[in-house]
Amino acid sequence: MKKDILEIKNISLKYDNHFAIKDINLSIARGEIVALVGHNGAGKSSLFNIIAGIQEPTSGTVEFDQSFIEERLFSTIGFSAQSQVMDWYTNVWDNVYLGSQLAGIKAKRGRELTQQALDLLNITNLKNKPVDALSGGQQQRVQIARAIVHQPDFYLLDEPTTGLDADTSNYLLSFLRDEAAQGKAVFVSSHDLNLLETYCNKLVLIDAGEILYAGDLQQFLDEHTPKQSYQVTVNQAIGPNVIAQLMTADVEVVPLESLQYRFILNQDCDLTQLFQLTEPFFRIEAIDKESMFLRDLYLHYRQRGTIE
Ligand SMILES: Nc1ncnc2c1ncn2[C@@H]1O[C@H](COP(=O)(O)OP(=O)(O)OP(=O)(O)O)[C@@H](O)[C@H]1O
Repeated sequence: MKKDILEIKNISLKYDNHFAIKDINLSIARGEIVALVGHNGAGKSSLFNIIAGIQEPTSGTVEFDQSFIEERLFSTIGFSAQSQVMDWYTNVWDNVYLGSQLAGIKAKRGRELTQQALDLLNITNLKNKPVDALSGGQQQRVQIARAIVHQPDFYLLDEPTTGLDADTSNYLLSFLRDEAAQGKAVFVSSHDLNLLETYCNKLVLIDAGEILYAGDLQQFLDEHTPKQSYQVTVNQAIGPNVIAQLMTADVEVVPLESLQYRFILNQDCDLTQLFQLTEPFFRIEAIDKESMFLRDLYLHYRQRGTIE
């Protein structure tokens, strides 16, 4: 059985009369690399800050498995906040090395780990530069290197890939996936849903402070992809009036790019009927049954406002 390292029970966070987080229950186990997905203001940073202990929830508890916390929470968690937290008056090396010292690691080992973290984030060439002389993306790399330098058992990373190039983002996520595979755990947020889909094995979807889904990522994709979803190429653009008319016949049309559309058919509608329905308006040049990616499914959900 998977062993939970973290259990969040009935967490709420209220600002004035507005809930940023509303009664969230969640557990994270070793081996899991968990994607936290939600739009701006959904409550992702609030949830991370509460788990990291830098923000008090209005109610509820965050419990770590006691056997998991070896010395102190700080050394077993690697937390990177969304906003940049750095020692602005030191150089890159000292910033990252300080992360190892804060985690209580001895100097010699700390130096080895610092070098590894600099290599992972590809910033060894910047190690003597003061951090205030770096670009935003370079500063972001320093922040991540500092958060993960001690190779903790639990990585808690709030939008770590913002400002990173594609290679570095993939390299980082691939490292995190390997860490999870070795019995550690990762909880990571990002707006790059393709990246999360590639590397994560569990999904937590939140909206307006509430969890809409928490579970296996692949299962989410399998279960929520509409059964009758097609990618369709047509011979001319489909106007809003035609889209509205098809909607009344239970055919949902979502524009993708130029002459490509997603058609979602009601269970009762078959392809023959679809061709009959659309014939007066446009010609279907190609039609392919679709399996949706996390990004598609999320956008689909955002358009409909519900997960069916
Ligand atoms: N200090 C604060 N005072 C009042 N409301 C706040 C405060 N901090 C956050 N909020 C509100 O709490 C909600 C959740 O914010 P949070 O930063 O957790 O969202 P998020 O999912 O991380 O968003 P983003 O993707 O933009 O980073 C938002 O409605 C936000 O406006």
